[in-house]
Amino acid sequence: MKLLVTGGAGYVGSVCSTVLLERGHEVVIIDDLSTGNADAVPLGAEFIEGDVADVAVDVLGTGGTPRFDGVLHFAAQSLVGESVEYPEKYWRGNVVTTLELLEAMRHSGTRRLVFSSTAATYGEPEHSPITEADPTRPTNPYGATKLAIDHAITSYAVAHSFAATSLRYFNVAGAYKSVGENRVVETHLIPLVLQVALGQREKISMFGTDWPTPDGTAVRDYIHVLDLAEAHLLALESSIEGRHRIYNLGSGAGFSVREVISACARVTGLPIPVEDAPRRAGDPAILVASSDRAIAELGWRPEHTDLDEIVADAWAYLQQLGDRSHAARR
Ligand SMILES: NC(=O)c1ccc[n+]([C@@H]2O[C@H](COP(=O)([O-])OP(=O)(O)OC[C@H]3O[C@@H](n4cnc5c(N)ncnc54)[C@H](O)[C@@H]3O)[C@@H](O)[C@H]2O)c1
Ligand SMILES: O=c1ccn([C@@H]2O[C@H](COP(=O)(O)OP(=O)(O)O[C@H]3O[C@H](CO)[C@@H](O)[C@H](O)[C@H]3O)[C@@H](O)[C@H]2O)c(=O)[nH]1
Repeated sequence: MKLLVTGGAGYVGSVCSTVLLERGHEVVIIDDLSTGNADAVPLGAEFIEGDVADVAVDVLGTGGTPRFDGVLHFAAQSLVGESVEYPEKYWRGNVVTTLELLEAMRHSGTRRLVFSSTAATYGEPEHSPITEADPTRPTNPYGATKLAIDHAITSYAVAHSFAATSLRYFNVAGAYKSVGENRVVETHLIPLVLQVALGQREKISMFGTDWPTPDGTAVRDYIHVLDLAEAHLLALESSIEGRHRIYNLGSGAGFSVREVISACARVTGLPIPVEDAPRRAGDPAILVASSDRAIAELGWRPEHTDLDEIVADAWAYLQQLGDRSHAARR
């Protein structure tokens, strides 16, 4: 297939693009590099630097034969804490941008879409694990913008025969070959803890030690980025015109912030100093996925669900990145 990938210079988009290219697909990436890296664009992909809202119409074309078989829409602002402070950045960057993309797709006749939705659409769950039938009551603007986009996609599927899938990822982690999580400003737990192990940071702050969880720290479900990439391929291949399917994607087990820090210490064999810090605004206490629907309907089989394996892949990637920049300086 010939696929348009938005946000392909970011973490998840670059890993998914790498896997798509390996499976013989043609990949064109749009990315404005607001949080991504040009270095992360895989060899073999065509790269267009720009904001999706500005360039989607030109790239997709207007009518006639569609230029692409489908779109994978990863591009977004995606930090929970930042979205509480700067909601305007999220409503414009996520909702307005995606509405422009949906219109460009409609006018060009491109109807197959896989969208990066999120666990943050659910908010504080009533029970665990979370299923797709559970209430969606986001506790932060980021989750609210992703939920609004999910609603827009449903109506495009019904009215304009889109073949759409929203994948609600839980916490993505790990790396694949030479692609991984490497943002200029990092806020995600696992890469931050590993930066402490690397000596790039003094300590890790635990945001909240008084959550209603067994050890008082927040619990998340960490999914390996490679398992996530496989789900995208399955979603693309099985998409159905006129339907918007929604799937949770997680490993099905919850790990607390303390447990993640312990896993990082175990894998690296290095000490990781910690400090207690206040809760971060917008955070729910516990997010754990039921991925039964994706397993039953997509035939998805997550293979890398062991937390230590996920951390080990992220660690190998960060070390190799350090070696590469060291070599480049010589
Ligand atoms: N990482 C996670 O744990 C996680 C979990 C759930 C959902 N998601 C979703 O997955 C997607 C990818 O997340 P990520 O962790 O790779 O984030 P990321 O920040 O690493 O990647 C996002 C990419 O999109 C680009 N981008 C942003 N706005 C753009 C625009 N308007 N036009 C063009 N490019 C733009 C950025 O430059 C970046 O390269 C996001 O939609 C995010 O909401 C991520
Ligand atoms: O220095 C830190 C960083 C994070 N945390 C905590 O660690 C957990 C995980 O945080 P983080 O890695 O920032 O991920 P989330 O805020 O859970 O959000 C991620 O996972 C969501 C799905 O669950 C996605 O929607 C988001 O895009 C993605 O950033 C949270 O409880 C944080 O409060 C700390 O205690 N200290």
